[in-house]
Amino acid sequence: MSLSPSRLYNLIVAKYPKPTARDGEGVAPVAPLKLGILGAASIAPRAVINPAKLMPNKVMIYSVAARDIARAKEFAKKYGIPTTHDSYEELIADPEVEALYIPLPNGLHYEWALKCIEKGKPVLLEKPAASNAEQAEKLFAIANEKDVLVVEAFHWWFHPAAKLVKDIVSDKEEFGEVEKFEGSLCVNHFFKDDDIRFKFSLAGGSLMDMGCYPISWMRYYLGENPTAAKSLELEVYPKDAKIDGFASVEYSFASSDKKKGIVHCGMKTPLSTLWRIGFIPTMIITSSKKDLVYTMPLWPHVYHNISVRDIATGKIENRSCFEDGKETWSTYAFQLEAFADAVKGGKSTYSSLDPMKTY
Ligand SMILES: NC(=O)C1=CN([C@@H]2O[C@H](COP(=O)(O)OP(=O)(O)OC[C@H]3O[C@@H](n4cnc5c(N)ncnc54)[C@H](OP(=O)(O)O)[C@@H]3O)[C@@H](O)[C@H]2O)C=CC1
Ligand SMILES: O=C1OC[C@@H](O)[C@H](O)[C@H]1O
Repeated sequence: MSLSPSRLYNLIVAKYPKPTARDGEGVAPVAPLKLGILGAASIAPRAVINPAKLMPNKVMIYSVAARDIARAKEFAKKYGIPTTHDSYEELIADPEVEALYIPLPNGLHYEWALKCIEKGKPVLLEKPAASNAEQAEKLFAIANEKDVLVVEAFHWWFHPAAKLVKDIVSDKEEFGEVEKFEGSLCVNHFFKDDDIRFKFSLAGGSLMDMGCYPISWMRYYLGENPTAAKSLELEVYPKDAKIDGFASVEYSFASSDKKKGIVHCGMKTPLSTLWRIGFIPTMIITSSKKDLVYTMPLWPHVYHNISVRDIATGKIENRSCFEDGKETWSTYAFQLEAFADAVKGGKSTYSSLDPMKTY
């Protein structure tokens, strides 16, 4: 059987496991969070609409706004959303709407997240949070100053498997001192040429769209921010040289000259490179004693494997990690629940910056 990237996509992304667990048992009744969606975006069903069905006591998808009201109405009908709004502004201003999900193109994240913050409304903001570092710093500084929760939707971070990997590599006695991280998220032909990801004006590009994931893994598991990019291998998108179709970056770190962080990302990865690096999202974390391969850190709910090898003995231990009763929950469901709990609890169980912290 041939497993083309598009077939793999259908297997792992389009067909999420059917929900089993439901929330709410033994929990004091609190009205569900009324969430509004800015834009009839393709990711919205996977990120919030389907997960909300798992937690009707916690989240209600209340309304969607689109630039064209007919599109909003069609989307609302398809997904059973009770309300629509004529514009993003109206949706944010509606007093019934308690929080917003922003799945707009990257280049619009900053502007619209700021508008939500101005109205004091918490935001689940698609990754990457902004178009550049300056905007990101400003955005979170303003959110913190105004005490409004803004969560960058790095959904992978909310799955229990991500925490298990963190625990394993943080155990210096057992695992040793981490020396190297290598992570990849590469595809070749998932996206059409008119996709927002190929538009420079909307902050597209491989590092922005795909690369932000392995970079976020690297920062989390190395526990440190890179200080510089040591080397860069780049393939431009043939139809617009301003867009990176593939990038491979090696980063350096302040704590040690020996520490290495390597990230591969591509939306138009040359096929020869794709076969070399592999098209299954993967990360490898190496210390002087052991190495750990975490296969599918992006969608661990579909499949994942955490393989730890003792370099001296060659002994390999394979593990996986799920939460009891929520074995079929997606990363997105865990993320949505954490977001709703943080908003509804009045007090954040985690801060806006947690998924981006280096620890
Ligand atoms: N967490 C995850 O797993 C994923 C995250 N994403 C992120 O979500 C965001 C959206 O991605 P995706 O759903 O694939 O994108 P889509 O193109 O499907 O959706 C983008 C939405 O943005 C709105 N929009 C507003 N202005 C523009 C404009 N100038 N050009 C194009 N669209 C515009 C459109 O809404 P309207 O209905 O108003 O026309 C459209 O529905 C991105 O930031 C991406 O990085 C994407 C996929 C997976
Ligand atoms: O967030 C995302 O997740 C997976 C990728 O396929 C996609 O391009 C990206 O936007």
